[in-house]
Amino acid sequence: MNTTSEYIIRLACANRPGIVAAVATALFEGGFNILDSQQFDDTVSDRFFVRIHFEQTRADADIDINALMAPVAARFDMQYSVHDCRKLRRVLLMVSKFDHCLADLLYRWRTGELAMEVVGIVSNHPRDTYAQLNLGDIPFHHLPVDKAAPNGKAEQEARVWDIVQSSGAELVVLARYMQILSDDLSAKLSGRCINIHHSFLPGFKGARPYHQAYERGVKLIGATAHYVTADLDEGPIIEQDVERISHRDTPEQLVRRGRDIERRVLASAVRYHLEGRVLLNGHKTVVFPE
Ligand SMILES: Nc1nc2c(c(=O)[nH]1)N[C@@H](CN(C=O)c1ccc(C(=O)N[C@@H](CCC(=O)O)C(=O)O)cc1)CN2
Repeated sequence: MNTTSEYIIRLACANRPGIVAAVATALFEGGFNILDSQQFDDTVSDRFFVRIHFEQTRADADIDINALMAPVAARFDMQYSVHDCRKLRRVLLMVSKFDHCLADLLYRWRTGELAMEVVGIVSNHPRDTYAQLNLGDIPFHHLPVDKAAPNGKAEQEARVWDIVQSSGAELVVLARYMQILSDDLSAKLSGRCINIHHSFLPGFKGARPYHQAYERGVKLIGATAHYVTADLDEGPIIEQDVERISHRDTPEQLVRRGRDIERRVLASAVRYHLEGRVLLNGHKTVVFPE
């Protein structure tokens, strides 16, 4: 079949019969072919979620997909988004002192595993902090937070926001960026800022979670990738994983063992977001599998 482009549509609406049929018919009549379709009926919230991957099969297909979808969206009062798979999402990476997640994301990007365009790196630490990394010609922005200045944090965040806007960043990834975003910046980045927290949330929120875990004597440590909200480490969870530890592990060994968990959890969450597999469901997410 001769195809010219592929798209991902994600939609959510109140559940009722006929949603998938209506969308599928609109796509078919518009000259598109469905490659993959996934849906979830949340019987508790009575919300319905759909992810459809489809291709253009006719040269004269109605590629104004929003126009194609408008009557269906109105009929079912649905929120939806369409992504053209040919367009790489623009991603801004943010980091503080620990760069293992940044290094991992850059490797996965350079090897093609993460289909994205890295538009910049922001850090509250200077570039030479990452002397062992190849940052190439990625724009690097050293934005320290002057906590002694009355508006130090606000001024730094204003520069962050300027960079988000000027770079056209569609996704911001906090790759162990260890500054708490203000309510204002969290709101501006709602649904498009992913953080990696180095614990199996909701356990051990906040700072130094491995030391909290050590003091608690847990037998599992983990990492959690979540969307950032004003409420620290309370945002909708995208991905998590854990590893078994023992009484022999010191806090330093937990930090070391945790790095691998953080890397794979964050990379998975970023990929799920880039592939349009994540839909917000209140304070939770729906993550459609590969
Ligand atoms: N609004 C939000 N901002 C951030 C979140 C979030 O969920 N909502 N996640 C954090 C990451 N994080 C844990 O994963 C975290 C980062 C920072 C701190 C903290 O106590 N920071 C201190 C300063 C620490 C320093 O300067 O070294 C602070 O900001 O006062 C706790 C948890 C990223 N931001």
